[in-house]
Amino acid sequence: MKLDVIINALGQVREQKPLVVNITNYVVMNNTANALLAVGASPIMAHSKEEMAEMMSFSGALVINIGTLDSVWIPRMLFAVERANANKKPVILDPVGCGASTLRTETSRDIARLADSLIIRGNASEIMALAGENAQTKGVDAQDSSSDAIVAARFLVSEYGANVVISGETDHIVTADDQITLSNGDAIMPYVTGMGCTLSALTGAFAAAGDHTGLAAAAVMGVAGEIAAEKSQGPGSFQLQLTDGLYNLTDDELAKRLKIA
Ligand SMILES: Nc1ncnc2c1ncn2[C@@H]1O[C@H](COP(=O)(O)OP(=O)(O)O)[C@@H](O)[C@H]1O
Ligand SMILES: Cc1ncsc1CCOP(=O)(O)O
Ligand SMILES: [Mg+2]
Repeated sequence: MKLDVIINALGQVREQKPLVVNITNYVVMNNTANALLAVGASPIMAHSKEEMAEMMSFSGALVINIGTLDSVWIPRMLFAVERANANKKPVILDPVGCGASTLRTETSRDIARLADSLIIRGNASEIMALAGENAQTKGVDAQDSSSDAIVAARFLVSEYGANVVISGETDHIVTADDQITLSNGDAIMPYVTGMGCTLSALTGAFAAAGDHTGLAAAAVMGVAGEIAAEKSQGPGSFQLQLTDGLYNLTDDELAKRLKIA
């Protein structure tokens, strides 16, 4: 049963406290580090090539987020992926703004091509753009519905041997032999920057602890988001409540609220 898998994965993250190396954007460094701590993992934000070989030898996963991409960062990202491959560590790619510029689209594809063990987590427009479909791209926010990106996600699964999480009002977890739908979360979430980046960071923690599909992270994020929304008055208090929601999330709440199909 999928619920048991998710509950077990959360227990594993809290027990193992995996180190998650993040090469991420300037907007979300603080929030995603706090989310990782709240869920029970251990974050490090690092982007120097000189330390990446050491980092990847003892980390549990590598999260590459291209949100504030710069040509200076690209060789560092590719080197980090090579080191993750050499150490058999999973790579999580968040192709933030893929489709908004050629630099973002091409770099996302280069990273996806290089990674041996890959989970791609993006919103519908990013997933469609990465797959070469016509997406309604507007910066970092999705203009397409997540169900419109399923064909694109299937293409990415076969092209890159990746597992794909399309987030949105409904999340779709697409793997070579499964497709799972999650309908948790809250409509306030797109009004807070970095929610997708937070999900990608959490996906790193869960991958490090053994869930290579992206399912458990999406479920935990959705349920914690739902609880946080009930306790908040708007996007500002939601951001704070989400950290508390991740920290306090119980197996019972997961069981009670999970909407999975
Ligand atoms: N309308 C919505 N209703 C419920 N949950 C949502 C909604 N929009 C986004 N989410 C949730 O917010 C998180 C971030 O997803 P998304 O907004 O698609 O990412 P991004 O910030 O990269 O665009 C995911 O956990 C997703 O399930
Ligand atoms: C606004 C913005 N600009 C560059 S990165 C970034 C954060 C995007 O985060 P998310 O996709 O999780 O909302
Ligand atoms: Mg995003």
